[in-house]
Amino acid sequence: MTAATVKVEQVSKSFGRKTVLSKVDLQMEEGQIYGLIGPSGAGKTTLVKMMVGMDLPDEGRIEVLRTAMPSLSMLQQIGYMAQSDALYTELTAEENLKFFASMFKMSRREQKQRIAYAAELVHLTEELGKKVAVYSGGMKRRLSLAIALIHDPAVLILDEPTVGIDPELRQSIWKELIRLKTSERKTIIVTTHVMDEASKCDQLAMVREGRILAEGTPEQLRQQYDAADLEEVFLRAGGVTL
Ligand SMILES: Nc1ncnc2c1ncn2[C@@H]1O[C@H](COP(=O)(O)OP(=O)(O)OP(=O)(O)O)[C@@H](O)[C@H]1O
Repeated sequence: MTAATVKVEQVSKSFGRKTVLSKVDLQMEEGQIYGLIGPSGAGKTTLVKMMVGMDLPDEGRIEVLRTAMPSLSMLQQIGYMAQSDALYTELTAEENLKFFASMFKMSRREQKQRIAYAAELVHLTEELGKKVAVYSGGMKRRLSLAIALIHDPAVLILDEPTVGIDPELRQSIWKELIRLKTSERKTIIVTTHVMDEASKCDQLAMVREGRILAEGTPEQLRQQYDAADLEEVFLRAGGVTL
């Protein structure tokens, strides 16, 4: 039987007088990739931040691995890649990885192995000794992804993970995400504007104006919107008449 690893129940959130999320319900299971898609400002980042425990819902409840969020102990189980990179630019990439690894329970040997794995995954092995200050935007995104994976989390939450990453590497990252969900039963949640990536997700939730407009497999959404492809689903859900 599959277990729900992330449960969002009737979650609402406002900033000032602006309602950003309204009674959102979502359930995510292990071994699956979930895509949150929707126009800019729809509330995707706000939602994933609450899943990580970085922000609090005004109403409703979020559980990760049957634990109410926010929860310090759950941080060991969640890997989060934010939309903007939070890196120490005066340190080298390797020092950044070591720093973040040191926040988790890991032996020295394990730390070394995880750093090697994560750096290799994002093709940064040769660049580990460089200061992050000299990294390009894409390299910083790749390092942020490596950091999100450093502690081998059960739940991986990635906010627009491949922005600024070239197509070849994007493909190899997706290959690895698919391996992680299949062989290691990870729960992976991504927000994306890239429809080719959305089509690789097992389940999609279309977010617009703080509500979940539609949910299902990419094929189910395509049928529901009577659309030729996901690009069209996205436009129709965004209110564009085609
Ligand atoms: N801390 C905050 N204070 C005030 N308003 C905020 C705050 N964080 C987000 N918002 C507002 O909430 C709305 C939803 O933002 P959010 O970043 O969740 O959208 P998004 O779907 O992730 O957009 P994008 O695809 O552009 O990243 C926006 O109108 C944004 O301006």
